[in-house]
Amino acid sequence: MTALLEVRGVTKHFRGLTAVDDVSFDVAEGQIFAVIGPNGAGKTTLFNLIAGVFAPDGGTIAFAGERSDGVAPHLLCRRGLARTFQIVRPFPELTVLENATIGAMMRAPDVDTARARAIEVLRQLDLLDRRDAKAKSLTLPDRKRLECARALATEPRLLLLDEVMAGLRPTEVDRIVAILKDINRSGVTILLIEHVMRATMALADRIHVLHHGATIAEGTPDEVTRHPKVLESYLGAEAL
Ligand SMILES: Nc1ncnc2c1ncn2[C@@H]1O[C@H](COP(=O)(O)OP(=O)(O)OP(=O)(O)O)[C@@H](O)[C@H]1O
Repeated sequence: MTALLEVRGVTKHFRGLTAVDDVSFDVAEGQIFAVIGPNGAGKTTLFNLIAGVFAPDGGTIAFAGERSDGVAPHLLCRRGLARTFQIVRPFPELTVLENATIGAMMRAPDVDTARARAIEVLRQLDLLDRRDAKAKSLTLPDRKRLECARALATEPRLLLLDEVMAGLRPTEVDRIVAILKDINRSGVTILLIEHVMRATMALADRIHVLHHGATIAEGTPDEVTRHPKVLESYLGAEAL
């Protein structure tokens, strides 16, 4: 069976620096797959390569069986690949519902259908009671969930999440973990880039570990946390 996302030997250089170095992995349909690594490991660059922000210098990426590297983000979104942004950026002057409706407009045939879809995802993200609040008035945890709602409103097959737990308190992390599990159960495959190890362990079926742009391990959360290279170069025994 082909994977929903196939990353093959992907490399990206910035001048003299190799930010992503010959990285390969498969994300199967229905999985929650995480990419982790310390600061500067190349996670965001890899994410941007998958989301179509940059084209790789080497290697290929395929989404749903079709080449997707170098394809513009809005076209990938139409094909069913949606992303969040590490720096949360909803339209500040618009309401929560308007922001989510704009996401839904990517797929929906008309505004009424888009609004209905937006209400559905706001309920899923536990944001319906904030529907009339301006995005700029939201707290960070609410803004992070709005960012997920906007991506989810496009009805993706694959949801790419860029550090959605960053800066959140443990109780808020637990809340978003439960929500993401629900979203996954409803049939959405999830690829997340994360720093917050505890959340990643609780969520991911498989974890891919980067260090200095290259792969050092891949496996189940259990396998990865016991991997000698991961212990040595990234986590440190106390982080487990
Ligand atoms: N646009 C760019 N131009 C030049 N160098 C870049 C650019 N983007 C990233 N880099 C460099 O590439 C390397 C990988 O960066 P990247 O942001 O992908 O890592 P990361 O794992 O996401 O880090 P963090 O956890 O801090 O977000 C770093 O050394 C970074 O300085």
